[in-house]
Amino acid sequence: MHHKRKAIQDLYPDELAHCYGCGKNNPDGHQLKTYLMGDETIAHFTPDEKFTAIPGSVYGGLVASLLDCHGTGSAAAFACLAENIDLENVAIIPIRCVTASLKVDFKVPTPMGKKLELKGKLRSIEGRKILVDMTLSAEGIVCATGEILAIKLKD
Ligand SMILES: CCCCCCCCCC(=O)SCCNC(=O)CCNC(=O)[C@H](O)C(C)(C)COP(=O)(O)OP(=O)(O)OC[C@H]1O[C@@H](n2cnc3c(N)ncnc32)[C@H](O)[C@@H]1OP(=O)(O)O
Repeated sequence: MHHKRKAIQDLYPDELAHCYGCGKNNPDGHQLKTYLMGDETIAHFTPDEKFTAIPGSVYGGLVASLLDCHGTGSAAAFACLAENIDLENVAIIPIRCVTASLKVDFKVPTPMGKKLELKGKLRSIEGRKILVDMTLSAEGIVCATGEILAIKLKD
């Protein structure tokens, strides 16, 4: 495949891998997978027809869900990068984040049946607060942008 490294979500410990959006241990969930590529993150997802809003376009709640999980995964990855934790050499990611706030701007309808690409870029890390800017595009067209405030969990 295009990534030799593991997805961020596949580095969550088994007991925290049931998230509906991205847990590898949730067979009914979306199992979104976020990869760190240099200083940005990337994920791909092709929605099933059942996630239709207006026919031909994807339900906004799914768009938000994908941005949510890509955002928390990205935040954890960026926090590791900032702390010089090499994700290629860990079995379990030592930093985990949950969403405190998520803003989604829907720019154009997200087309059904296309492979969607999510990208994330770190804006800032301040204490336990990590801000990540995201885009969700189809065939190179940005359909939605997202901004997440993720909070590092305490042990
Ligand atoms: C765990 C492994 C991965 C699991 C799967 C991935 C998750 C997938 C994405 C999700 O759907 S997560 C589920 C949805 N999110 C939640 O249910 C979180 C619910 N909220 C909480 O549990 C707490 O509010 C939270 C842990 C986020 C923060 O509580 P804390 O008591 O740890 O921290 P605190 O309230 O002191 O907030 C820390 C900082 O964040 C700031 N903050 C918190 N919520 C905010 C908010 N909504 N807007 C702006 N700032 C906020 C807060 O002001 C503070 O800033 P300062 O440090 O500068 O004082």
